[in-house]
Amino acid sequence: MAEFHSDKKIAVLGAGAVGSFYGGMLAKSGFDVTLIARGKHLEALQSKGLRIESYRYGNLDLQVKADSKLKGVYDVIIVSTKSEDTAAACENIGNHLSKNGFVVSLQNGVDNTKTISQFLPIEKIIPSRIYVGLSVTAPGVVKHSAEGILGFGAADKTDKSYVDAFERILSETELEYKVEEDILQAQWKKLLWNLAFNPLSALLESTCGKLSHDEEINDLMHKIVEEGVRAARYRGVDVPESYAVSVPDRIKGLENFKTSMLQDIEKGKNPEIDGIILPVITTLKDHGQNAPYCETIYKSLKFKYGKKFIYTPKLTVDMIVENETGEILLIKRKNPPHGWALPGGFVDYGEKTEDAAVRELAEETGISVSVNNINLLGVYSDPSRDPRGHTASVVYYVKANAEAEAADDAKEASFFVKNNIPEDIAFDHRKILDDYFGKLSVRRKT
Ligand SMILES: NC(=O)C1=CN([C@@H]2O[C@H](COP(=O)(O)OP(=O)(O)OC[C@H]3O[C@@H](n4cnc5c(N)ncnc54)[C@H](OP(=O)(O)O)[C@@H]3O)[C@@H](O)[C@H]2O)C=CC1
Ligand SMILES: CC(C)(CO)C(=O)C(=O)O
Repeated sequence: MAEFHSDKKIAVLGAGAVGSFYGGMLAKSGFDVTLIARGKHLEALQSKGLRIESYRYGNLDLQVKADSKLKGVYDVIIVSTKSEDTAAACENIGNHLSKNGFVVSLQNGVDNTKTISQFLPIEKIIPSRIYVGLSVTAPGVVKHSAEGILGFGAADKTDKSYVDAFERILSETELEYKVEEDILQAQWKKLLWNLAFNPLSALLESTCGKLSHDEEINDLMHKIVEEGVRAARYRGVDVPESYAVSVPDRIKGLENFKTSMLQDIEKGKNPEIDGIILPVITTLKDHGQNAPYCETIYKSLKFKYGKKFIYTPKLTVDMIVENETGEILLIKRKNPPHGWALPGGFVDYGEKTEDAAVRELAEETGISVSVNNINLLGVYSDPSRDPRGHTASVVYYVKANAEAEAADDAKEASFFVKNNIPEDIAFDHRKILDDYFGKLSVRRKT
């Protein structure tokens, strides 16, 4: 037992407030933890380490590993992004799990397990519900202001082996936890909290205390929760009436506390509005019903916060490589959507698109080109071009004669003659290639 933790490698994908806290507490107990973060928080973690200022555990200064992406293989990957970032963050997750590895979603919302299961068998994903109070108060610093027991359970009730493994890990830490018999019900119960308080607090720019003292607002919260309970029922989850009616009272006492949604809006960050309200609106709509309270608040938030609330497309790059005989380099994708594609991928935060294109080409095919030799073909931003969500790709082209060797997200890499490009091409890459060949023929004629 004593040596159990030393051989467990854990990564926390999306280490902000929640991920840094839980990752930090696991590292404090001796686990080999890497926090995957970005921006100034990542820089601070790498240069100064992680500081947890906890009302319960005191001030902890922890030297942690931190990186900008998953590298190598882990036994456990904890996902702690906001729900809207789950799909983009997790697309490679399957390549970074050991054979018996599993994923824990430490997130609010009720649909993250489904999102992650696009990339991984569902039995390898442990859903959770958390009531803790955490925020990143400065880069590298997390404030822990309220405890709650971390609840988790098996999405597929017939296989509890991964839940047992996670419980064993937590038993070696100071964290409080509970294995939930019915994790879906527990998640919906938490969603009802978030649904009652977060959107109204964001719309009305009010603290929890101010909301809880107003009778009209309390009445509104009951109506919002009622819509949530109806939606849960359509998803096969029964929330007891006694619990549902008690929800609006549950913020009493959190006087000056600002919900995470309000905090995000004040920081100019995209709040987790879709992840919290849409499951209710869309579930009821799918069953021919309306959710008038949730819809009104959703549309009002959209109107009020305008651009801040509109999630921007994810930025990607692609590279066309043509060799001296006029053949085009394609890679066979390891991850969905499967098929052949141009080498490319997501632009990292703080990276220029041209550097990202050169980096992705080298990572997936081993071919190195100079950024000075690449040319811009165009930007491809059709919202339906990528089945994973809206991406906008900046596409470059370059001449190169090197041998290609598949790596990273590519399982094969080959050059193809123009008339023999494979049929199963992912995304809009067929169109991109047609545009490229069209451009070449214009250039050759002139
Ligand atoms: N904070 C709390 O007390 C509680 C939070 N929760 C839930 O936990 C989840 C996480 O919340 P919280 O920690 O507060 O949110 P944060 O915004 O603090 O943390 C999420 C982090 O993920 C980062 N991120 C997103 N995508 C990527 C990526 N592809 N690679 C690397 N990093 C990425 C974000 O970076 P960036 O900032 O640059 O976007 C951010 O730092 C949410 O679902 C939330 O509702 C639940 C209960 C309590
Ligand atoms: C305020 C509270 C406790 C309930 O919605 C919360 O979980 C949040 O801020 O996200």
